[in-house]
Amino acid sequence: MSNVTIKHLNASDANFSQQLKDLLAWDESDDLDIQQRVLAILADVRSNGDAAVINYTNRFDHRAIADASELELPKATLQAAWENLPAEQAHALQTAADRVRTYAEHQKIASWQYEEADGTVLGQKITPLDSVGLYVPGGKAAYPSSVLMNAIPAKVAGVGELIMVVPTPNGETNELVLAAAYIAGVDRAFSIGGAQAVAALAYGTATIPAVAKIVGPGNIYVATAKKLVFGQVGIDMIAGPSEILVICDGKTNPDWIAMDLFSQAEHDENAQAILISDDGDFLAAVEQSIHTLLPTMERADIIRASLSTRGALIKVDNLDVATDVANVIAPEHLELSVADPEALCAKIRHAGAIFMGRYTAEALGDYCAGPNHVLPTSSTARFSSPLGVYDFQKRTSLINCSAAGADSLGKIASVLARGESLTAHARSAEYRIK
Ligand SMILES: NC(=O)c1ccc[n+]([C@@H]2O[C@H](COP(=O)([O-])OP(=O)(O)OC[C@H]3O[C@@H](n4cnc5c(N)ncnc54)[C@H](O)[C@@H]3O)[C@@H](O)[C@H]2O)c1
Ligand SMILES: N[C@H](CO)Cc1c[nH]c[nH+]1
Ligand SMILES: [Zn+2]
Repeated sequence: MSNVTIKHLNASDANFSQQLKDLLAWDESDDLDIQQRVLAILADVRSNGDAAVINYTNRFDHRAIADASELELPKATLQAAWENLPAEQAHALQTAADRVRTYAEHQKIASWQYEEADGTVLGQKITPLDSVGLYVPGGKAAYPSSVLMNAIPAKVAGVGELIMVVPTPNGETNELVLAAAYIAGVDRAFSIGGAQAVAALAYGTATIPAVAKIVGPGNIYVATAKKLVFGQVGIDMIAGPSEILVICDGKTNPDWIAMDLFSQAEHDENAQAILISDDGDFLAAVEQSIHTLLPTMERADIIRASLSTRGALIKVDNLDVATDVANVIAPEHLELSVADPEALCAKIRHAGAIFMGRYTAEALGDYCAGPNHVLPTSSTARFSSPLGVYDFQKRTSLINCSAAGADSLGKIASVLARGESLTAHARSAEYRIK
């Protein structure tokens, strides 16, 4: 027996909206104690540079670093990790990297301009970021796929220098992470983590260069540090626990759907896996599959906790209602496991990524389909998008007025500037009126 109890909801119930709200509620509760500790680490690294980084690294990652030169993982180490990888892993990593790169190439935004009748030219110039810091978690688990998903779009954008940081507790490196960094084009790598690594990337030390933007997931210390250094540097997002929402018409193998729910639940006790169907018998069949399959899972305890506290099986009268519910949830991952996924997709407005049809397991997107697996969580898909090349490019406006353009625009600007009582603005524009 699997000992998992999963909530049953019905979208026709009078209090369904409130039940759904309660199900989605995610209290990240800003822990003031952690915030104080992170603030102290940031201040220490800002003032004392490498010495502070070494001190925290020795303390939290159980290292015995004596000199800052030991913090860098030389390029040759990354290359050796790649060259010594077993052939099957090397093939899988390279194939995934190639597919992520091909997809990213399609996302590149280009400069543009247009000319008005009087010869004035207006445009937008695109520039890649000079430097980016990539945080790769290394505490409890290693995610080589996240190295590819963060590093490749940055390099496709043309980022000048990509600096990776990854903690190596007890000095143990993860060879797949280092190999992924090598093939993704990471320029320099340092074996540091936590808030001290974020501080080093934000402020710079004698050894670790300051960057313009920090991307990548991490634990509460990393996420808090990223929030606190925002403004000094850019950041990508603060990712919450993984989520999956499956809409199924009842015709997919229930074992497949149960495993799709498990695939995100196994990330974290706080991950959220939800199934919606218009077929009550199918919901019962998936629940039975959950009970049967859970004891076979390596991470059964995490999956059980996630499904019991944040999972749900939702019955709807028809699939149109399912899309309405999906738009409220705005999930990180949405599987449309139905006969006509295009028809349902047209009705979806908010989701990080949509996996269409019975054969498109969300797990393929996590590793190798091509689109990025760094996606908006906690309903933030209402206003934000997957990580992409555009996150590593910035836009600058271009304005090149002809004499005739300066004449006509000058008159407009003069009126508006005087309306704001900004005389210097008005006169600067007026000088150029014929
Ligand atoms: N959304 C995604 O795409 C995605 C992908 C991969 C990982 N993740 C998440 O990233 C997180 C990784 O966390 P992790 O802990 O395994 O690795 P991590 O690298 O984020 O954190 C390890 C570091 O935390 C710091 N730390 C630990 N205890 C501390 C303390 N008491 N005080 C100050 N600092 C301390 C140390 O410096 C250590 O190096 C997980 O929550 C995981 O779910 C998310
Ligand atoms: N599903 C995660 C993002 O929510 C990404 C990931 C990495 N490895 C496996 N999955
Ligand atoms: Zn995943």
